[in-house]
Amino acid sequence: MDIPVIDFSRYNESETRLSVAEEIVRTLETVGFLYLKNHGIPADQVTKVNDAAKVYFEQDVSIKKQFLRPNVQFESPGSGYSEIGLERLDGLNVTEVKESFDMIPSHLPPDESASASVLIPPLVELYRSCVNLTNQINHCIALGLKLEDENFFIKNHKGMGNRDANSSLLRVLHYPAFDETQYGDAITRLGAHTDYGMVTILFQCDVGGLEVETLDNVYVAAPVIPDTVLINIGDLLQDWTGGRLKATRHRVQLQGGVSHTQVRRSIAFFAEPDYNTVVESLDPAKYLKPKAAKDHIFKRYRETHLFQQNIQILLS
Ligand SMILES: O=C(O)CCC(=O)C(=O)O
Ligand SMILES: [Fe+2]
Repeated sequence: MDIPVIDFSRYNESETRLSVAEEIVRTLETVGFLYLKNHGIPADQVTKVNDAAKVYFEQDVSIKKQFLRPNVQFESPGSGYSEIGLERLDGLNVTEVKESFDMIPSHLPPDESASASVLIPPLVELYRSCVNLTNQINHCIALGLKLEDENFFIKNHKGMGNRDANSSLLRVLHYPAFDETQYGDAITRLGAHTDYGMVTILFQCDVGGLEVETLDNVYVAAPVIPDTVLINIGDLLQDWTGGRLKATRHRVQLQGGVSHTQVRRSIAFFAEPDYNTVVESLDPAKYLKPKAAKDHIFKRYRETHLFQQNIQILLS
C-alpha cells in the first residue's frame, strides 16, 4: 500500500476542484493518510519553526519548564512545554522519548517567560497558514462526501486560534538522541495511536521514522518527501462519517532504520472542531451516539496523560 501524493494546486481551479476533493475522500476511505504537494504553505515558514525549535529544545529542561503546558487532567489544552515521558499514547508502561511545545495563539507565554520567545513568532505565522489549509481541506472533504452544505466542516471550525472556543494547536515535537540505558528498556519514540480530532497536517523535518498502519494491520513507512505535507484524520471525523473515513493508527519507532542517535523533529497541526460542536454520524445508515467534540477531545487528552495524573497523585 502506497501513501499517495496528491497535487493540491488543482484546488485553486474551479474545473479541477471537485476531482481533487473526490481523490482526497477516496484516499481517506482507504489509506487514511496522504501527501499534499503545492499545498500553499510557504516553505520558509516551516524552516523558521524548525530552526527556532533547534534553539528552543537545546535549552536546559528547567528553562523549558518555565512555561509548561496546562495539566490536561484539570484544564483545557493550551500552549506550553511537555517533557519526556508525559504523553503515553500506547499504554502507561512505555516511555516515549520525545518532548514537545504546543501553541494556541490566544494563549501565549507571559513576557517574562523568555524560554519560548524564539518559537512564538514563527509558530504564530505557521498556525495562520495551517488554519487556511485546514479550511481548504475541510471544504474538500465536504465536497468529496457530497454534503448538502459544502461549508459544513468549515462552519464547525470557526474558533481555531481561540483557546476558549477550540483546542486546535500547533505542536513542535523533538525526539532527542540519547544514551541507550537512560530511559530503561520500555521505550519508543511515539506510541501507536489515532489522532483525536478532525484533520492533522504534519511536517516531518529532516529525519523520517513515521509508520502508518494499513487496512491489513501492517505498518508501512511514511518517508520524508520534500515540499509536501502529510494529511490524516482523527477519531471525530471518522465518527462524523459513520466510519467511512479512516482515523489511521501511526507511530514512530526507534528501530527500523532510524536510530536514537539521530535527532528527529516534526511539526503537527491538530485541527479540532469547536467546543460547541456535537458530532453525529452524517450517514443515516450508520447510527452512532452523538458526542460533544469537547468531551471526546478532553477524554483523549486525559487518557494519554495518565502518567501526569499519577505524578500529581504521588505529589499530593
Ligand atoms: O512526529 C511525527 O511524525 C508524528 C506525530 C504524531 O503523530 C502526533 O503527535 O500525533
Ligand atoms: Fe498522531
